[in-house]
Amino acid sequence: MGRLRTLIAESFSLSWAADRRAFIITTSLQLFGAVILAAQVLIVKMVLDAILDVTEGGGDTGQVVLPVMLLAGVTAVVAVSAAIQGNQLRLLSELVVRKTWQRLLDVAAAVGLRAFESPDFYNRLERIQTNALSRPFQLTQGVIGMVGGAAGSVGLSIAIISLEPLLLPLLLLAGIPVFITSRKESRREFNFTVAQTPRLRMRGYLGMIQTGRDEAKEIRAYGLAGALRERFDRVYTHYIADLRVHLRHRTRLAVLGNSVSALFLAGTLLALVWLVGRGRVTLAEAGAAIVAIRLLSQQVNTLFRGIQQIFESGLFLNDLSDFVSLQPAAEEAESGAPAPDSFSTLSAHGLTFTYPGSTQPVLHEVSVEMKKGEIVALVGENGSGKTTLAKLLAALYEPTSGTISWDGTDISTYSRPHLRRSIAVVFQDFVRYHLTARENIGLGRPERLDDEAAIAAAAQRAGIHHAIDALPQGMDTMLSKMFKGGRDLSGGQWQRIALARAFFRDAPFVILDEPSASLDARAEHALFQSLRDLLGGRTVLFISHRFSTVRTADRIYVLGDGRVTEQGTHDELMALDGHYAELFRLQAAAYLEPAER
Ligand SMILES: Nc1ncnc2c1ncn2[C@@H]1O[C@H](COP(=O)(O)OP(=O)(O)OP(=O)(O)O)[C@@H](O)[C@H]1O
Repeated sequence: MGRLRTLIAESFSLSWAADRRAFIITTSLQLFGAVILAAQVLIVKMVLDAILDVTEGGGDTGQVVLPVMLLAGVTAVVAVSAAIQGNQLRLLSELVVRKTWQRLLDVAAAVGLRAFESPDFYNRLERIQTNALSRPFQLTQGVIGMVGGAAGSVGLSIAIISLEPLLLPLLLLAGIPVFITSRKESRREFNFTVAQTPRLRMRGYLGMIQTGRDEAKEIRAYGLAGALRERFDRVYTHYIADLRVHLRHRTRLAVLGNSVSALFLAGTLLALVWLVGRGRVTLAEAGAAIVAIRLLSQQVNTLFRGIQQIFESGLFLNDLSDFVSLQPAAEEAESGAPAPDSFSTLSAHGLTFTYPGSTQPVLHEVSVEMKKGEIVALVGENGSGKTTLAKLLAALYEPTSGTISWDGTDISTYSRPHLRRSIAVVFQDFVRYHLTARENIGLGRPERLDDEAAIAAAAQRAGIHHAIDALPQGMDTMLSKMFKGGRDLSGGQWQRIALARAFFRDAPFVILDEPSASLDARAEHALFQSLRDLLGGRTVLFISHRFSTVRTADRIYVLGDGRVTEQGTHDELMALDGHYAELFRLQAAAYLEPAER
């Protein structure tokens, strides 16, 4: 009962928060419908009394007309109110769905990147997402049904007491078995959903890659459709098998509960016949009582269904409230003093970092320093920790130990969202937004999305302006074939869009993770030749595997197995004749004829 109380309170507050007006209207209509039901029973008794008076006492037929008209009127009112209430309920449910999504998106935006490393987080997010369209509907209907069912049951109980008090306890007994079994059903539903979530996530993923545009070419090139389809079917088959077992249990419980309740109801009706036989109840009262019992069983059903719907939404509500409760902690973890707009010196000292869920650190005691306006390069073999270090310097992860300071102040004391305003990052796997070219660049600084001149200037600096001009609607062209009139770009053009986004961000600290991986040789050369002009005065950290681009950097850090193994300018590192020099010569040699080496 304690849990039910909590769930009901949460359901009410969610519906109330979604839209007070719609909630009040829907609940009032439901209460109105309930009161009218009790009136209907008493009018039925009036009709029966009048009819019996005519047939037995030879009264005037006209006296039946008024009660019959009243009954017809009330029936019409019930129908109209139910129709209005149904529409209002639909609206309210949709508003609750929207509220749920708002909460979900607020939390997803607030949690740190760390959360996205956790399968638990994904499972919960997935459960909320997949349920977010159906459960709020169910929950709202549950709340309203429960209010209406309870009010209707009370109204009809009073009507029944006024007809014959003895009938009520018998009817209440009839409700108990259904109540018990429906609670058991809900608990089963709850456990089933929890157990199936990982499998449903895999099913969703397999379905998504078989229908995704990005995956379509590789799936065809490798002929993967059959293999992936087979995996999808296998996951589905297991799910359906478990669902069958689950539904069998649920059906068994429902049959049991309803059968026992029906037996109790039969007993009540027999008792009524007995009371009529003993002359304690008149025929009109008995007729009205039968109508009341019928209506009451409907109302009790509505009440229990409402409670069951709330119970079944319990897991969803639990997940939602747990999920929502992550937000304050996440915001607290990223809060701090207002960050400065820039730095003269950034120094990272003794950074060690272990990814959540891993046991081995991927960075060990890494120290780097950057001065305002410097261009610093990070090089190293695949998996040596370059991107991880960049993510730490971009304040996306907290180091496990060690500190990153801006002019001597540890950045963990600053508000991280505030700090990130001064950082622009182009990730290796940057996002290709299915939006217009203008938005793809403008999202670099969303609050200035309508600054068309600055967006055009950023496009020019990234060398993508000609390609955009050639699009059918220029900057307003959707960069996605998923939308009508949309166009796609080449890999290098997309990379320039990502660069333009970073330029538009206009931040003093710029991190470029392999910014030229998809650029052609001329574009790459031009980018690095003009990097200082393009990003004049800004501090740039860039990661690259192309040593021709790295040599222009003011300082180069070489990472190996998560450690800084060498550092210095290109000339210093060549003179050192270590790992860097070896990798540099290896790459240079590949371009030269054997005779030139
Ligand atoms: N999210 C993650 N969770 C756990 N381990 C990770 C995660 N991301 C990367 N790693 C591991 O951390 C190590 C460093 O990865 P990182 O991406 O920083 O390397 P990198 O030097 O940028 O490599 P590349 O040149 O291939 O881009 C790798 O061993 C990788 O497997």
